[in-house]
Amino acid sequence: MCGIVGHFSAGPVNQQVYDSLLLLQHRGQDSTGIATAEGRTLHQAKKSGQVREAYRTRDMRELLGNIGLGHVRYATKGHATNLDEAQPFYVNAPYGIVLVHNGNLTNTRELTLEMRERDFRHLNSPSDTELLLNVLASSLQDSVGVRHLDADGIFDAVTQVISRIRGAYGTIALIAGHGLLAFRDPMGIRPLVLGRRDVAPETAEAAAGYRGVHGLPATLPESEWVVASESLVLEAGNYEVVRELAPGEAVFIDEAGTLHSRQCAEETRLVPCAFEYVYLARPDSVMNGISIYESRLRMGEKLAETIQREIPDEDFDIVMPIPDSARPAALQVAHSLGKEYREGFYKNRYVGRTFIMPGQAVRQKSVRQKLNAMRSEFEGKKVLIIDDSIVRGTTSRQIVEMAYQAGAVKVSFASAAPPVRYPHVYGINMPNAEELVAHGRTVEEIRDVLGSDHLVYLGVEDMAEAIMAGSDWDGLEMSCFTGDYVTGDVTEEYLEFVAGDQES
Ligand SMILES: O=P(O)(O)OC[C@H]1O[C@H](OP(=O)(O)OP(=O)(O)O)[C@H](O)[C@@H]1O
Ligand SMILES: NC(=O)CC[C@H](N)C(=O)O
Ligand SMILES: [Mg+2]
Repeated sequence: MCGIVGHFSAGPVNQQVYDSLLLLQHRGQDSTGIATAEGRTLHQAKKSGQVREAYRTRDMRELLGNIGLGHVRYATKGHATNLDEAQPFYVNAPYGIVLVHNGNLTNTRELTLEMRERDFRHLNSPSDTELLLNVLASSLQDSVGVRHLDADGIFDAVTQVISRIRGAYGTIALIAGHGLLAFRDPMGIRPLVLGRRDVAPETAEAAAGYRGVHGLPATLPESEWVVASESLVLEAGNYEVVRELAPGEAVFIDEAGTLHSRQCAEETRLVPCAFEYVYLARPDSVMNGISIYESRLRMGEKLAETIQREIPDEDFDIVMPIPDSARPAALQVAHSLGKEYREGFYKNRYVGRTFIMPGQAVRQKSVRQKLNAMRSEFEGKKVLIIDDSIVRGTTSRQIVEMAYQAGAVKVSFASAAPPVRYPHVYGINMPNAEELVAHGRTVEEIRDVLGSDHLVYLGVEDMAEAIMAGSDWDGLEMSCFTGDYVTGDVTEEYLEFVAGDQES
């Protein structure tokens, strides 16, 4: 669930990429990287940690050029702390390519062999993104040969890439001296949205000056373009939404700023990842035509119906969210049940999202650092706590304990998503079923582990209805709740491999 962005600008692009990455920070905190193209020259900076602390003025000054891309990483293949695996990845042939990727490939073992034995390409890390880049480089070399590289040649190569790789991916690449390429997996599991704006008259003169100094074509492009994981990036930069990339679609913006696009997959279906709506994406984004915030309200609405059936009304007086992601659902639960909504957990805004931190020890410690229970909100009260999801149980276990310690007389817990019982292999780092608190346990057994008086989960069908309401999608990717993997290539043997291969 990394965050990715690509910008095509009339003038310098470095600040735009930086600003967009700040807006995507909630999608990855391990490392970050920016690459820019100044004509045929590529510049790159990769850093550990979060955007605001990562880059120095000197880095920004060296990121010259008008086309750029950026990444915030939450590792799902390889190691979170290894800077060599931070994105973007670079290959020098053909042309010079840098690439960023959100998602996870599921045929990395086969591809690694193919790269070694068929394509004679060297891989220097366990990253699936490095693999993806090398498949693209090989395909570009194959499809273009001695021809001049144009949009058609690029799309032929992407067609080949899509037929070779499996899994989930939103991808953006910069091809030196050519332009910006983006494509999305044939099931649209991972998101990617395209935006456009006019070149603002007040920046046109400065942009023209910059182009002169940096050897870029003198003619200003008509449009500036952005491709990003989430629509809030477009809104913040005053871009109009052109469209979400269709599953299997590739778009290419050439150096003159002309947009080209082609459907590059033979068979496509739109089956977006449910976890984006449950937890991952920011509430103010609209993804695949569905507002994240509104989908969370609807999950709250359905959860309220379940709570009404399962928890006696007299067993709770107040409804309380675990900040931040559970707020919309909790708000709606309180509203639907006619109970008071209270905020009893104060959140330390300087601690990041715990779930996407690497390693259980640091996640465990961070819950207490992040959340503090205010005694006045708990003393003598019967509290119904709402979270968007319970995955490893790291948060909920400690929260229940904190609520009792703060004086609550009854603590009930409700999750606005169903029990997470199966590994996620499409870009959320839960590779091992054993670490999931709901794996192999009944709801009653989970309640026992959490130590709450009641425990209620949203049902799978209710979640699907809440997320997909009014959409024209072909389905919903919810394998971690159902064990049904939509790409069809995920076997028991593969899940065993992932559990042993990936650190969580
Ligand atoms: O069962 P667990 O393994 O603890 O995972 C689930 C929790 O992790 C997430 O919160 P996080 O702190 O990452 O981010 P948030 O502030 O957006 O809620 C999510 O919102 C749940 O609270
Ligand atoms: N969360 C993601 O999208 C991860 C992308 C890629 N698989 C990595 O580990 O870097
Ligand atoms: Mg949370």
